Amino acid sequence: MATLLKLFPTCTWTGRLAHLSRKGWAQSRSGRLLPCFPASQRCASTTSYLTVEMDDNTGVAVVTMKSPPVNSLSLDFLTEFSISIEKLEMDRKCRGVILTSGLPKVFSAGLDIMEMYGKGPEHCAEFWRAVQEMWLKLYGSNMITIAAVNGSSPAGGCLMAMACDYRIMADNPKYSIGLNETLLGIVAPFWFKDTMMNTIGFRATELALQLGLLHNAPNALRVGLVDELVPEKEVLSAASTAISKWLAIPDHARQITKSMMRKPTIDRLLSHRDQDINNFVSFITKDSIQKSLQVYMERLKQRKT
Ligand SMILES: CCCCC/C=C\C/C=C\CCC/C=C/C(=O)SCCNC(=O)CCNC(=O)[C@H](O)C(C)(C)COP(=O)(O)OP(=O)(O)OC[C@H]1O[C@@H](n2cnc3c(N)ncnc32)[C@H](O)[C@@H]1OP(=O)(O)O
Repeated sequence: MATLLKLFPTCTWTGRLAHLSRKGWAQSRSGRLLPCFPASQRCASTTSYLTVEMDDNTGVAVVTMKSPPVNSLSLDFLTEFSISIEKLEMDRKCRGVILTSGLPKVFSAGLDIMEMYGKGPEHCAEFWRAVQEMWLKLYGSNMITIAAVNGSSPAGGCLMAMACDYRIMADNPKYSIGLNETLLGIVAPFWFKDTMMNTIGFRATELALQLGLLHNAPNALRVGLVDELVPEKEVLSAASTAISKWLAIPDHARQITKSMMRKPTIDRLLSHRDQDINNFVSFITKDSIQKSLQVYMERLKQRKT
């Protein structure tokens, strides 16, 4: 019991912990010992920015992002996110993840601009490694990943959604999704571009990236950036329905196929990872780029007044 609490310090189990015995342990794919519960039990764990609710009956975990006001991807958020995905990956009961937002109107506002503004090279490098790690974990996941996009999802938020296997978006024309980096005076890195090209094709990506297009929900469906639009209240239930179709496919066949499709893109970043960090740091710390970020943040804040 003590070991269990060490492994999952913030975990609230709805099952009866006292009944765990040595035979209640199972070995994960990586050989780690993990607790194994009877089929009817659910587990919810909450960290600073995420809630992870695992349903042992279905093997599906719902990961809900909750970092007010807009789920921007700070260094701390990204670190927590990658650890949570890694934990689920190692839990052999977990076959699928639904990623959603617990905030109104926003799935994720993308990278936290304040992590890139006025920061020194060391911080920028650490931040960028965390961004890479989030993408590597999600894009390379063996699990089925469904994005339940229940709000706007610009830039890094769009990357997160594109890294999933399937995207369901709330049918609200006020919500938008896309890689809008050029509007901030910055450039989407090659692996953001590759992820989008793998999702919507070369020409649509070329247009979207140069113009920094943020597609509203109907346009996002039209270009294939999302796979389904559903009424806002039904985003999560539609994601559950969609994932059951994916769960019916034998895991090994689906996983090998997924890897075949995604490995070349992942390997490209892995083999240039340090160079990509250096590029980011020298680009983002330029005075002209810092000025662009400042102007963009000021405009964001002015929209309110
Ligand atoms: C050869 C050279 C190649 C070099 C290439 C190498 C490297 C590449 C270099 C750089 C790559 C960087 C890639 C960057 C990716 C990103 O993700 S950048 C982030 C882009 N995000 C956005 O543009 C979204 C901006 N936000 C919004 O549009 C809206 O906030 C919204 C998400 C639609 C939500 O709108 P609303 O509900 O109305 O909320 P508010 O606008 O009022 O926002 C509330 C507060 O949150 C602050 N905020 C919003 N977004 C961010 C953010 N991304 N980061 C930090 N803070 C954010 C906003 O300012 C408000 O703050 P206050 O309440 O006013 O304090």
